[in-house]
Amino acid sequence: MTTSAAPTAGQNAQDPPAPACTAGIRALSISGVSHSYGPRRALIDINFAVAPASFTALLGLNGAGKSTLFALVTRLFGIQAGHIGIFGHDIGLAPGEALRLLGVVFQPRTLDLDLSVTQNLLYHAALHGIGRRDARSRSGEVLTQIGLADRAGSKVRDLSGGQMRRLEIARALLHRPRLLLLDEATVGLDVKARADILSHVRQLVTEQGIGVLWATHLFDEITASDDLVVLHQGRILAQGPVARVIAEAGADNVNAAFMRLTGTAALAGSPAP
Ligand SMILES: Nc1ncnc2c1ncn2[C@@H]1O[C@H](COP(=O)(O)OP(=O)(O)OP(=O)(O)O)[C@@H](O)[C@H]1O
Repeated sequence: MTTSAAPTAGQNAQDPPAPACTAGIRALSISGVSHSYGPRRALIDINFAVAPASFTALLGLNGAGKSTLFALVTRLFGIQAGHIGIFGHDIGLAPGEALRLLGVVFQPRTLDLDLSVTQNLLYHAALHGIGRRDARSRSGEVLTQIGLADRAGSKVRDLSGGQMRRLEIARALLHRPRLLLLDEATVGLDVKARADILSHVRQLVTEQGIGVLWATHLFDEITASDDLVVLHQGRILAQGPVARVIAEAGADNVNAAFMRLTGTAALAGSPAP
């Protein structure tokens, strides 16, 4: 399916169309997805959606199945059961259209430490077939969006852990995706770096209209206005606006709701609203 939406603020005519404008289309839709590693069932009948211009937290302990889900959405793994759509494009049937609208930050870092910030971005842009001049202007643009413009010429090796993560987010934005997936993007970072990253990512939602799926195991990364999906041992235990998930669990914060739903002890991170 294609759309011919006019470019919105911050977009150029050659950018991917902004299907967010198309009523009812989800940035990401997961329907009936299951996945097994041999006899081990990692995901069991997963169903949820991420709306355009929304922040959805995918909350789960280690081993819940978050990375497996990301591997399916990005087509690292083939889909065994179910369907995944990105702005209405089925990733099995129209992978090119779907992946063009998707940006991803995986858990392991994949930057070239010996290149500069800009060189890393230019290299990645070339892989996406973005011309040199366009790549330079886009690099400046994404570095500004993510608060790294002053480090454009620095060697990546000289950046802090939080700055490296922000560079990875900038890199994921180079081809101007409309949906961004981040897998435990703040792991190993201090409180300030985590807050910086979250604040930049939330700005992408409110200012650029990007739909975000944020996988985490930390309650304090979730705010009252987010959508929440609670994933536990491969199953979704609850989903919806944070306030509704908390209320339906008969709890008064995300931490307590998670413990009630899963019967587990507290996770790292401080209580969310
Ligand atoms: N390659 C694999 N082979 C066999 N089992 C796997 C493989 N990868 C993941 N699993 C299992 O699938 C389940 C889900 O793992 P997954 O990595 O998706 O969870 P996660 O929520 O991302 O956790 P983490 O943050 O620790 O990666 C776990 O039980 C895990 O042991």
